[in-house]
Amino acid sequence: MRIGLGFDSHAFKPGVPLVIGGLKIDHPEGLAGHSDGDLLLHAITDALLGAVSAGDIGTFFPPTDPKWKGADSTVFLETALEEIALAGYKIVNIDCVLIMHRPKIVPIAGDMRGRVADLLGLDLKNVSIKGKTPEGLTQDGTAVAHVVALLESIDLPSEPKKMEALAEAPSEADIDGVLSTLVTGGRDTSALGRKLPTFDTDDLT
Ligand SMILES: C[C@@](CO)(OP(=O)(O)O)[C@H](O)COP(=O)(O)OP(=O)(O)OC[C@H]1O[C@@H](n2ccc(N)nc2=O)[C@H](O)[C@@H]1O
Repeated sequence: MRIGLGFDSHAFKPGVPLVIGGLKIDHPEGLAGHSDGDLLLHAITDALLGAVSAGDIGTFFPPTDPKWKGADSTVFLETALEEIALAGYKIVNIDCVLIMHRPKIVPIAGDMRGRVADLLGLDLKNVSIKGKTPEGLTQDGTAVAHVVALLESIDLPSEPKKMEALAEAPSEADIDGVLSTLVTGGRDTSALGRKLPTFDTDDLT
């Protein structure tokens, strides 16, 4: 198991669309940023990268790089999903807190959870999004997000089961079929951004 922590903040700005958790929200102001300003996806991205010690969103997508000007933040999330899959992990659950006066989160939390769950390939029950009023904090005009993500190892099929299939099917055509299944039909991590074969054919003698 691994745990990751993500944080982000952006200032509200009139005249730009508000996007939080990949969801467009009807609101008089959006969030200023080099990208689309989606602080929730940024904090989730950082929580995932942090969980596998892969750096942070700024090292992958520097705010000084014009390439990411106005970028859709789902791109950043996809990279983080690839990084955790490459490290051999998948998400168990995430818990998020959004701290801002407006908009209120409860009325839109259902849609937001659904969108984030889709982006992460998770069941809705494994995505929690809560709103918090910044009482006593002097952060009027700023939105803040905190996220924790729990990861677990991706289970690999056991070796004996794979070899049984070969022992029962000695013809060349059957062996080709088994190899094709093992290489192209490996464990499905597509929801995590990448599909990995179960073993390398170079290992065969
Ligand atoms: C998503 C993007 C897209 O370009 O921009 P925004 O839309 O938020 O503006 C960026 O990835 C958003 O990167 P983010 O990581 O939040 O930006 P910053 O906080 O300014 O950090 C930029 C880089 O500087 C490093 N950094 C930051 C502060 C600090 N005291 N020391 C550091 O070493 C961070 O580790 C990061 O690698």
